[in-house]
Amino acid sequence: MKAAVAGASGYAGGELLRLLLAHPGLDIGTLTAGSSAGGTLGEHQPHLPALADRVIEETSPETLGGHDVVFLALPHGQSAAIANRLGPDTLIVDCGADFRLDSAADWAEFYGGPHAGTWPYGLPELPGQRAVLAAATRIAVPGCYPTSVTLGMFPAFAAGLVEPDVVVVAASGTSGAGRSPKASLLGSEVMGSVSAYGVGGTHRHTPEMTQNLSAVAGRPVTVSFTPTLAPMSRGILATCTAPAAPGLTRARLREAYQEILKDEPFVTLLPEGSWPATAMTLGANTAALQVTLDERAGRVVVVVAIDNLTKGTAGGAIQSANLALGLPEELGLPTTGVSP
Ligand SMILES: NC(=O)C1=CN([C@@H]2O[C@H](COP(=O)(O)OP(=O)(O)OC[C@H]3O[C@@H](n4cnc5c(N)ncnc54)[C@H](OP(=O)(O)O)[C@@H]3O)[C@@H](O)[C@H]2O)C=CC1
Ligand SMILES: CC(=O)N[C@@H](CCC(=O)OP(=O)(O)O)C(=O)O
Repeated sequence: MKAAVAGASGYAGGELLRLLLAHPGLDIGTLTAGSSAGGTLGEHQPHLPALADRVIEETSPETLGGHDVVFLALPHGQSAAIANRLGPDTLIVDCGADFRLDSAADWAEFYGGPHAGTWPYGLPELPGQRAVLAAATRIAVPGCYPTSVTLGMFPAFAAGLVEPDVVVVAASGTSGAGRSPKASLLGSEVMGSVSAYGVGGTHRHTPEMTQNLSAVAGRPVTVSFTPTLAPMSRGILATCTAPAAPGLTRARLREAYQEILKDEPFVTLLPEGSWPATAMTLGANTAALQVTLDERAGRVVVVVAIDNLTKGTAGGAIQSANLALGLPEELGLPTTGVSP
């Protein structure tokens, strides 16, 4: 089967191509971008020598047509125009935010402008979602922070072990912000410092986390989310807490997480006493997770590490695409990290 990548010169596009090069069921077809069109991929992704001579084309329904799957790794707001002109025979997997949210009001509040719609949500680990994705021709890949937080907290809600009041503080590497230069991402601003941003319920991933956890809980869940920027290129470490249900014990909590996650190929509940670190997941389509009960505070504490570009974007996108294309879910996806 043949896969096209739009946004091939960007960070998410580069990670898609790194993974697709090792995917035995998908051949790499057309590569497209914006102002980079006409150049070669080697000018933008020198870590992918196997594709160095490939010419980047313009992003259009014409250049992207004729593929079994099209991965869109474009800025927000660009996907609908392409998707509307590609037929249902082409699977479209959108790494952007355009089709993630159910609520048009949330879209307007956090992104602005008209809501393009809602596509099947590309997080196979959510209850019932594998069947949805197996039948999908359009997939909305989750945001990187929502991937980490949802994977960490959904078991607690599925098992009814927490109250619907989640607090999250998460650190991200700078690649989460994409490749285009921004003043806040200058090396001199980022190196040697961790800084908070998007504080006070203003980050656009907040409604996505709320949407996911409310669906699992079957009632409204609030999420107070504080992202921070860490001086590293990749990785997210999310610390999530919520009030424990009355009478919850540490043993019951661990047992529930073990039971719910036992068959997940990409989510690892670490051995007791071991805590996630972003390095464990670098370049891998994995989430490393640990859970405990803070008995004095009466709160469940979950820590999750992912690579924002792998499980948080490109790996997650390919995992969902595998399901929709009728391929084995794990095909072509690495589970080994890089250490040190
Ligand atoms: N980075 C991350 O961790 C995550 C990113 N995502 C999503 O993935 C998408 C891409 O993000 P990321 O790779 O980080 O961003 P980058 O800024 O690194 O890359 C953006 C890509 O889009 C292309 N592009 C920009 N404008 C246009 C245009 N008008 N027409 C066609 N192509 C265009 C760029 O091409 P050119 O170089 O020619 O300008 C480039 O290839 C975004 O929607 C983002 O939200 C999702 C989850 C996590
Ligand atoms: C460090 C950093 O800036 N991270 C990005 C998250 C990027 C991402 O996952 O997201 P989207 O696909 O939703 O753009 C941010 O906070 O906006």
